[in-house]
Amino acid sequence: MTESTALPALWPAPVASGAVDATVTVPGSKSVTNRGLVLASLAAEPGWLRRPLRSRDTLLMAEALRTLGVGIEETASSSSAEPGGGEAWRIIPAGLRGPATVDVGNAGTVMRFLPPVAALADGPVRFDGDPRSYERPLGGVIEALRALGARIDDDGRGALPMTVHGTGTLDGGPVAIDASSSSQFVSALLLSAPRFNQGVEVRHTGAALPSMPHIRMTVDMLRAAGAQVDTPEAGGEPNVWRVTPGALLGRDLVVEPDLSNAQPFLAAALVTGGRVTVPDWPTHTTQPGDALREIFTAMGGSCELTEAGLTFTGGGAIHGIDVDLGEVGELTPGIAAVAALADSPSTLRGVAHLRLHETDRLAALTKELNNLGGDVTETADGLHIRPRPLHGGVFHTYEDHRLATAAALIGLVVEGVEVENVATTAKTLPDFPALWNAMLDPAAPAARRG
Ligand SMILES: O=C(O)C1=C[C@@H](OP(=O)(O)O)[C@@H](O)[C@H](O)C1
Ligand SMILES: C=C(OP(=O)(O)O)C(=O)O
Repeated sequence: MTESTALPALWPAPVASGAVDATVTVPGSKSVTNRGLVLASLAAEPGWLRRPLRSRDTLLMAEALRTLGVGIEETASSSSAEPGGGEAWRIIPAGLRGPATVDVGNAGTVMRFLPPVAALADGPVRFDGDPRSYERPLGGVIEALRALGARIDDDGRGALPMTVHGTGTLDGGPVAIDASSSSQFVSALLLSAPRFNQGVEVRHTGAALPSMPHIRMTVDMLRAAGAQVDTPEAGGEPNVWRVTPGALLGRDLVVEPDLSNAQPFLAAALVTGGRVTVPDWPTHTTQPGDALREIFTAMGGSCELTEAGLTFTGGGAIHGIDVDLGEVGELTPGIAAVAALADSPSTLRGVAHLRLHETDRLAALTKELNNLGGDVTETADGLHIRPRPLHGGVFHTYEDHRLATAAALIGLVVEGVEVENVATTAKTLPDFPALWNAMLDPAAPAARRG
């Protein structure tokens, strides 16, 4: 994070001098870290998070939980060779209290996962955040919590800012929500539900539910903490999840590397015809980034999962792809960047909800890739990308970490790309410029990499 402050407003993306050949240790998963923090805070006993992600989104989550009374002790990792390798956070649950104010920044996980936690606090909890957080969907969580017994004051738009008037307990029970704008609505209600008097039965109504792997991650982590969860997959009703009330265990959890943040590095191997190894790639995971093995292989590379991690090798050619990314929406900016460099057109489908992510990702990718000479059009639910020879220019990033990493990827093979506000990568990957430079020049001393 210290490094981000020294980064220029326009970061000249480094051009690869040839095929990359590197091992990149990727910091921990945002989604696992923030679920781990919430579940540990609601547990009946202390727990540990090892190799947590230390980024804007996870530090906001930790700070919010501290404000509510939870003890979170951080141990430093300065002696470790790996990012987060030696770091461990001790989480000591306590009676949740208000009054408190939570800054959600622009973290979907914080703005959605914490209102149910706040309903269990003993006093009012005000939620506020970045201007963009006022525009991101939250109505499903607000309405569901009201139906489950909470009192919430908002300005009537079903969005931030708002105050949850916690009373120390919540009835819980059955509730129907339309979570088609964000899977995080479902995850939010399930995560706190073991502490609701009647648990919860969440029924998703409405159009398709995005990001199913993230809901599976929620369910897996709840079960690992001792909760009883019934899911549609386990022979239950379609679109219905049930959580039984009960005490959560304190866990000792090692956080997996963030596979979605591995994406730009794997993509670097693909577009330069090189090779990148990401250590500690899990053999079984609910992270959507695992789908990159299949998607980037279809786009022209090959991969091998060994003891050393995942090694991805570019095959020289880059092919377009026609793919539904509804389950793995957060991979879209990185896939769009590779698609813009391919030898045939691509159609990315199933991601209309990205219009309400960190920025309108479909509009931003279209505008910025076209500014560099690309030929991208928005469709009702995605992008159509016809590769063209690209040229340099400023790539605006709209405070979106994944726009910034996508721009760096283009800049690897297109001279003169300048990434606006690369520091925005700190949302989930604070050391991105240093990791990127180290990938390009593995022999360089760390001091020269920033
Ligand atoms: O639960 C989570 O950790 C996430 C769920 C997804 O949200 P949406 O379903 O809103 O896309 C994903 O895009 C986001 O980056 C993280
Ligand atoms: C959509 C994303 O984040 P958030 O958790 O803020 O929704 C993302 O990281 O791509």
